[in-house]
Amino acid sequence: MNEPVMSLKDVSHVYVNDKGASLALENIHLDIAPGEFVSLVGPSGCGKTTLLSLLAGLFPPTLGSVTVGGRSVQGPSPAVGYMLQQDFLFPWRTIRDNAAIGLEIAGRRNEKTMAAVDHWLGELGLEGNGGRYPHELSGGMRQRVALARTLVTEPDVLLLDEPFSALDLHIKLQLEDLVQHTLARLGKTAVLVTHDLAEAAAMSDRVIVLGKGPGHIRREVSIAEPIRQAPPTEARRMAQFQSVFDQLWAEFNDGDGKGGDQHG
Ligand SMILES: Nc1ncnc2c1ncn2[C@@H]1O[C@H](COP(=O)(O)OP(=O)(O)OP(=O)(O)O)[C@@H](O)[C@H]1O
Repeated sequence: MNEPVMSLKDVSHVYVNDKGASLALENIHLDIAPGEFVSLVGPSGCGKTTLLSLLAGLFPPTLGSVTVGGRSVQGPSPAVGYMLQQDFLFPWRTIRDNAAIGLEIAGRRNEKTMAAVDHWLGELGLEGNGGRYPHELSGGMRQRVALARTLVTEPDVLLLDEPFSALDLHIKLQLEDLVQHTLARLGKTAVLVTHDLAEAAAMSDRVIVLGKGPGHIRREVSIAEPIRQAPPTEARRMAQFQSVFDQLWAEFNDGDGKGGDQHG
């Protein structure tokens, strides 16, 4: 593998609260190569969001090291962009001003970067919508605004935490294609957390199956070239796709027997 863009070494994480301590992740080793699209799947509570939060620098791991771009993660960084299940658009701001929020927070809103906002709104099929307000847009359009908001800040890596899960199937599939195509074109590295095994198989270069009790890596499944190269909607129709899905499904439901709450 090339020098990894993201790396977790010997990572364990313990949450401590008034009810005591619980081990959420244990001894995680994971290297993610430049331009790679990796999905994390696993049963509820296996630590997917915790792992993403560590990469995002929301808190440090209890043990081990987390690096992004070769540097130890010390907190949230502009090099890391997010796309979440909720779009978090401000209802009182226009679409254009919503898409500019990341730039404003970074103190980078100016004529040139606003041209980038307009560029990305156009690229993501939102041309002519910049003056509208979030309540006037569909869920899929709002998620495209959220993606534009992320891309204009030019992050090196993107963390995607179930960004499609609240959408209708048709819109979800369209957005999967758009996100995968856009990130591949830009050569961005991405980590997707999803409950949908088919989504993980269709979008990724590699799928990491986590198990719980405590959270650990059970299996890594590399996705074969033809599926990786195809847009997710086409990948889902390929003959080889079913066997990848079956492999993930079996891993999810067998092994330590602690999966089984999967709906994908
Ligand atoms: N702030 C917290 N304090 C204490 N325990 C926590 C906290 N956040 C998560 N946990 C626990 O850590 C474990 C991993 O949680 P996490 O949210 O990372 O799992 P997940 O795989 O993302 O779950 P889901 O698929 O349901 O979103 C769970 O047992 C959860 O209850």
